[in-house]
Amino acid sequence: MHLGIIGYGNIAQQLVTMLAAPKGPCPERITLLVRPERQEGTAQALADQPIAAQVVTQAQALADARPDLVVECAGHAGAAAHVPALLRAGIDVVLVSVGALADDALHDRLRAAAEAGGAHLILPAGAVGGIDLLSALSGGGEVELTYRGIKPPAAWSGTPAAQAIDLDAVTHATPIFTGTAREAARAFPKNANVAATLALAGPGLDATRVELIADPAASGNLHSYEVRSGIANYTMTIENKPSAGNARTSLATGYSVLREIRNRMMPVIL
Ligand SMILES: NC(=O)C1=CN([C@@H]2O[C@H](COP(=O)(O)OP(=O)(O)OC[C@H]3O[C@@H](n4cnc5c(N)ncnc54)[C@H](O)[C@@H]3O)[C@@H](O)[C@H]2O)C=CC1
Ligand SMILES: O=C([O-])CC(=O)C(=O)O
Repeated sequence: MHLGIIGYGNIAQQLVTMLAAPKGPCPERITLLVRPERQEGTAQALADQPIAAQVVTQAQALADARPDLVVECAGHAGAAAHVPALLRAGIDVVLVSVGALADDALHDRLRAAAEAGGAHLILPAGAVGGIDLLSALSGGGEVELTYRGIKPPAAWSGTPAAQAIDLDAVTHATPIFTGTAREAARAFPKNANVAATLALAGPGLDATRVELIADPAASGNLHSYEVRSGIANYTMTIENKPSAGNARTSLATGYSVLREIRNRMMPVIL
């Protein structure tokens, strides 16, 4: 496999480290798309690992390199800037920044680009689980979904919560947002991708109720949700450990993307 990666932050670095480890199948080649000011530093960082790697700064250059699969790990703005061109070029893309789809215009643009290029936009489960069952239940009729995301106060820094309350002074679990999944994904682009993923697999971005909480007692990122449908009801709680490079991103996210990549390299998909 020739793998493309957009962005070289926390998730992308975790991915390259995991892919380069001796265990499990590994791409023969990686092409990374980074911001121009990061090109040299990224090339230097990649020199010490065993997978052949090149670094580009334009979506067209990544498309011209013809990777078999691209994973986007660059946040909402990076996804909007680069993913349409890759889909239009017929290249499948795993979109980690799923909450970017809360922008209807971008969602339409990505769908049209995928159709025009005959490519697929793949939405990984990311930091949450049970997307398979939720999506299956949605195919069978009406589904009700409520989601609650709990993170330590520091994980909400730089978000609207930091303007509304003093995060350093939070002493107990404090709600910082209630609303729809679409509102959450747009207001918290680095923290509510999970809400968007669940909503898209479930009743939709405007029909999914979301509560976000800052809790000083939280040791990691907790995602819990409740599903009610005519076929099955279930509740799920996932206690995620934070990733080393970005505490607001759960460690499991990189593993979910690794699964998407390796599933495309294996004869059996699971
Ligand atoms: N689906 C899920 O469950 C989850 C999704 N996410 C999404 O993944 C994104 C990435 O997460 P991390 O790696 O932890 O964040 P990070 O902030 O460590 O890395 C993002 C990287 O993207 C780069 N970047 C930004 N704009 C770019 C552009 N236009 N072109 C190229 N590179 C660009 C940045 O320089 C940075 O290195 C988050 O912003 C969030 O939207 C995060 C956690 C869970
Ligand atoms: O990584 C997580 O726990 C979830 C997250 O940040 C998101 O949903 O954007």
